[in-house]
Amino acid sequence: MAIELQQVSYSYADRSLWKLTALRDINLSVPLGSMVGIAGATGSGKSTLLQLFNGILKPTEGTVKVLDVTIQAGEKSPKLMPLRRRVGLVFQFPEQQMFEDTVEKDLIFGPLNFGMSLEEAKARARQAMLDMGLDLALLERNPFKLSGGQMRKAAIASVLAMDPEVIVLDEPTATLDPISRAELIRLLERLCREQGRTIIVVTHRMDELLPYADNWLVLKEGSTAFQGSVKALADDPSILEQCGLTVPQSLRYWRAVADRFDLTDEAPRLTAESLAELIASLPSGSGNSSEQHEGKRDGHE
Ligand SMILES: Nc1ncnc2c1ncn2[C@@H]1O[C@H](COP(=O)(O)OP(=O)(O)OP(=O)(O)O)[C@@H](O)[C@H]1O
Repeated sequence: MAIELQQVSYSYADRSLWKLTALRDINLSVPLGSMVGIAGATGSGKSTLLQLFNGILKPTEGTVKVLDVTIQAGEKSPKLMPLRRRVGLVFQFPEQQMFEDTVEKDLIFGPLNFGMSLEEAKARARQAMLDMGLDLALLERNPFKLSGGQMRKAAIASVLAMDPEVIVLDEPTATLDPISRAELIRLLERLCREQGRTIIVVTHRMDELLPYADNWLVLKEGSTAFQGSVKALADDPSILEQCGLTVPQSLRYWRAVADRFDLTDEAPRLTAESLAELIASLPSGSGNSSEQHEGKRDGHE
């Protein structure tokens, strides 16, 4: 497993007796090399959870196991610095993690900090740029003079340059236009499927990640409201409404078609294209008769 949480709770506290429990009794297993989406209404605990994944926050109760490092509430923590290299965290606002006057300096900062030679660090920086589909000429540019999409990709590249096994991203597509959003999600999918990295994405836009995520965690007021596969979510999307979220269009369409034609198979890749193909393959008519059901199977398989 890349990440395992057992009975994890987290409370924010200040010097007074004031305490706010942001996460309560979370159990979570994220397999190595998988892509996981985390959703939940505002204030449900998503960002708090992400910070537990690389030891920025430590659980107030329970156990967080990340790769081979165990962080237990109330116990002295193991050395967490190496974990910060292995689990890369991409913040919601890329400007929070770019601070040098050239993109290259930003990208080599982490690798140099973790003891790599300048030559190695520069090679890592170039590879990370290429992995994020960025032109190498941008290495010389000031990160704050890049476009929003380029800056966000550069921020991800700065994490990627450390060659992390797990990448955790807080709303990576916020503020991007629809084409850049789709492109970025596909780049993340490549990091997962082609490079075997574990990718965890917090998103308010479930629609764009649904075709790619293996599993979902949905939080409600700091507790787990749903955890499981897209198929399980597609079987009962109403749970999202109960959490104050909008059911993504693609799930609505899939549910409508599945109910009408008694489809019990795995939902197809939930993109507009695959849903359109599926609908085109179904027999015309009102559906739900055994004849039409047979017809669908012949056409679809
Ligand atoms: N540093 C902090 N100190 C005290 N309380 C905090 C702190 N950060 C978050 N909280 C509280 O913890 C709860 C969960 O916040 P969190 O930021 O994890 O939610 P979120 O799901 O990421 O929200 P959003 O979608 O708005 O980013 C909220 O009630 C929030 O007010």
